[in-house]
Amino acid sequence: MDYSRTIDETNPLMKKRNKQCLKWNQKLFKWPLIVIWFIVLLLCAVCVLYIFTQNNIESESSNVLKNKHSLHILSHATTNDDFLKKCAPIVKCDQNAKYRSINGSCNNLKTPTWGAATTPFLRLLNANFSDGYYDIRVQTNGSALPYPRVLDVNIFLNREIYKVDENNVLLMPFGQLLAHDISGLPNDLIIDENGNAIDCCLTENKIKNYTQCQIALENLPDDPVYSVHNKTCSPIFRSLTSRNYSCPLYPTEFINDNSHFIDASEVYGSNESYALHLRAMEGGRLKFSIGDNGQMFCPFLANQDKASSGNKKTHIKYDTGDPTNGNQNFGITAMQTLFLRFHNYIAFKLSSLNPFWSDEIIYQESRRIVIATIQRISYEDFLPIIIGEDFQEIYGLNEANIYDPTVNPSTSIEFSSAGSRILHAIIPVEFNFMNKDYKIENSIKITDWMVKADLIPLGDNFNKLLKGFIETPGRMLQPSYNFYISNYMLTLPNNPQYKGRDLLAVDIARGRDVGLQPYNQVRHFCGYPLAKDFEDLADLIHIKDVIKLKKNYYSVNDIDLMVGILLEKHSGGAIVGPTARCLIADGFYRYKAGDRFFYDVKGQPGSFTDDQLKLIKYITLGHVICATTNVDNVQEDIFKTVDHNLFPTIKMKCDEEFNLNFKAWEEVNYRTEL
Ligand code: HEM
Ligand SMILES: [Ca+2]
Repeated sequence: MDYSRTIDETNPLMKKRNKQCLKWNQKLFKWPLIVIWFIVLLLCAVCVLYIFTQNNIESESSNVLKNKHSLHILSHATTNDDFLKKCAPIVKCDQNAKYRSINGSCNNLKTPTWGAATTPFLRLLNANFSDGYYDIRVQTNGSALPYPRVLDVNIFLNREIYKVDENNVLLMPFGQLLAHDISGLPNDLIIDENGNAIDCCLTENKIKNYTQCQIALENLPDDPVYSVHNKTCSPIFRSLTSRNYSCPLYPTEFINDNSHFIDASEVYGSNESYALHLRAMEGGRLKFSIGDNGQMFCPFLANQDKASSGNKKTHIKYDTGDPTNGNQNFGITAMQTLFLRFHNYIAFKLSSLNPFWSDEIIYQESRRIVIATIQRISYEDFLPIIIGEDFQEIYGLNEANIYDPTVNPSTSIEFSSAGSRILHAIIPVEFNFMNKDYKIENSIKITDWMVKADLIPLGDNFNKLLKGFIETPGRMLQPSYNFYISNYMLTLPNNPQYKGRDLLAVDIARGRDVGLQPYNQVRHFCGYPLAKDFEDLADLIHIKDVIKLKKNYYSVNDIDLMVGILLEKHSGGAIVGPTARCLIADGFYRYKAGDRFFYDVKGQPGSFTDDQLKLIKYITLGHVICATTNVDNVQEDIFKTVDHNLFPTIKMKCDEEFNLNFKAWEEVNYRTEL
């Protein structure tokens, strides 16, 4: 091979090319092109560096967000917008309104009906009805689900754990007040010609096959309690549907009668005219009655309970923001009274500071403070006990000012018809009336005193009841409801105890009524493995209970949500299991991130000033009790029992240390102008 030739031939070519390159390069690097080129390169480098670091920051922050909130769940249901598309009224909003509306509309300015009273519950998962529309779910083999009462008897009843809880009884009535703030699911009653609800269990009614009576509770002949009295059925009704509100939706949806937000609708009502009815229209106050003891109570009502009309003794009932539940039991009635008094206490303070304020301003400002107080107690004192402090933190529920207009604030049907009701397990058998010397003067079974509050305004009972709430250890959350509430709930006056109902059976039936998905689907939705067999449930449920479930249900996919979550083992400092925790955290995230008027939100027309916020953050439920009762001292951890002999100093003395100063609401400028 003649290499020299090759070299010869290529060299000139190369050289020629090099020459061309050089020429081009020489041109390129000639002044001023060199400078321009340099600047372009520099700019590009800066750009690349910028994009690179931005990407890094973004991915970092989204990782932080993702890691922090990886527990958040998103609704899988495909039907949540149906109401908006088909039935939602057109609402005009005043973007600058300082106060939230009574019914919750216009909280979200883009979707003003989000969270408003008389709008449907949100679904996290699609409805589960056997016909896809309204009929009660059946088991996967096509057979009917086990009777709710039978499930209670076979799995839960008679397994009470007698352990003293570190939380006190007060946790329960406060929880119930909150539960009815965010949820109100009315019954689809059938009323007879006398104005009474019919008894779905009567043979004459059974043969009529009323749709509303479909979930009446059947008892078996060997029922340990009811069989003795030959009671074969307990009457309950299906829930009102959107059809009852002239909004036919497919599948059936259910309407929340109360505003979905935590906005004290229990105290103020959920619609404008009812709210007006509750107002005194003077000094910003709510109407009240004065008992024989000179103390303030919610307005007394003449007894309207038809069922007790034959009873010579009339029972006291109160006018409250929640006409359905405000009188349901002693605990909730006491809470109603407490917050009514607190509203009027604040109204008095504010009107003393600003004597020129109108009734309307005092009412709205007092209402704003009461709502903020309830919200603060809910997130700082109540919720950490329920879902655990750590979980609350990593879920992002402790972050301030997190309003996000894309978050739908509506209560989910899974939360209200199962997740929240798990706290029915902390209902104690008795309430204690305790005097200042910590002596229990009287104990009453709550099932004996439902829908009649006669004892509350007598003597010093209200104060003693509150003292009893904070000093008596509560019932530990456990996989059973107390024996009385499981058998004798809501016995009508003049009826024997056994005529009452089983709250757990009602809760199981309610889940079916509203089309909840079974436990396995919901736990999977909450991030836990979908169980293929009953045994797979053993990661969250004790194997002894898994065996019981296997005996009662045909398949692992048939278990009712309420049943599954009650059996889950508790973890991570929570008093509930992981699936209930997930549903509860989701709800409370919605009520915070989805509420434009949430107390710590900044930059909104209704935001508190920094000084006002300081006081709001300071007010505890203890302060509310001190301000409104004669209770002499309260603990800082208001839901914990504190042994007064061992830790006398932990307590705040209501008369000496108690001080709520509303100066941050004083309108100084206005005053000086006068
Ligand atoms: C003495 C205490 C309590 C009693 C007697 C009681 C009783 C009841 C009854 C009878 C219902 C209606 C059941 C139905 O027909 O579906 C109900 C609903 C409900 N309960 Fe309780 N409960 C009590 C405390 C609590 C507590 C402490 C909570 C939670 C913190 C709670 C949460 C709920 C919820 C979320 C509902 C559904 C409300 C609705 O949407 O209307 N309850 N309760
Ligand atoms: Ca509400």
